[in-house]
Amino acid sequence: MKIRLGENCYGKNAVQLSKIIRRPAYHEFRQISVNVSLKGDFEEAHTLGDNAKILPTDTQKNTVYALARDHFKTSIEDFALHLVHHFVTTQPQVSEATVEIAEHAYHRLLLDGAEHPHAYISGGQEKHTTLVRKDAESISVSSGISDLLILKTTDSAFEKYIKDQYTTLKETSDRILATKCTVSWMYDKLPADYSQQFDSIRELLLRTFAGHKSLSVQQTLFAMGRAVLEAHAGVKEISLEMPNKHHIPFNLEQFNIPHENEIFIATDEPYGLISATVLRD
Ligand SMILES: O=c1[nH]c(=O)c2[nH]c(=O)[nH]c2[nH]1
Repeated sequence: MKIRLGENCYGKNAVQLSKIIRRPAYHEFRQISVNVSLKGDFEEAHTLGDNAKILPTDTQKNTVYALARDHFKTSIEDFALHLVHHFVTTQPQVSEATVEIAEHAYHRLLLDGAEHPHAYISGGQEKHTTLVRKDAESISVSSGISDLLILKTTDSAFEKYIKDQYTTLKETSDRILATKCTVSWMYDKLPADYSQQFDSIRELLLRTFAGHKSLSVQQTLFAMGRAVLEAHAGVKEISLEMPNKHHIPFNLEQFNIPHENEIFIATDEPYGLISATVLRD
């Protein structure tokens, strides 16, 4: 029997890096988590235990910190581009490098109507993400958002679905729509300013979510994806994952308390998980 090595890759995950950029008037604080993954000629490392072509994952981690001083100054996309270029060009055995970065949102504290020069508040769980992949011929960049917790208190319905012998769900023309969105979009044409693209796409996603008269999470997801593709010619496709964070009306009638769709139980699990990719035809 012939046994062979299939697809393989290796790298360092969850490299936690914080940076202070000391500007004359204020400090900029950035906090990121970086994953590095390399593909290439690692056959003998697996089959013979020969590490001659192995750049240790510890060195990969150190490289992230070392290059951050001069090359993490603007967007996470620009830093990831620099890192993949470094690994592919300095390591001949590496045929493809992938760098994923997630940036935690921190905002300068707003005190007495002004931003504090060096005190910050967390923007919650939301993260700006990127995945950059490079091989000898090509480079691909996708950007996104994870853990974007959004909710609306009306303009969301769910009606006229299949009913069979197991259906108990009541139709509703007015429910809470809450989700913790994960979004990623792939650039066709690499933009000059990734941060500006990110801010503009994030705003459009939120604006569409807020303004949409939703007949289902599926329909709202598609509307959000379509809005981004219509407004951003440089985006090739966009994928969204929208868990339905159910808020179930609490039955106050059992206590003879009059109510008008005001009191709910937020349930974490089980939850509906709606996901799709929206792309140009
Ligand atoms: O927007 C929704 N889509 C569904 O597919 C679904 N299924 C369900 O039970 N509630 C909902 N809501």
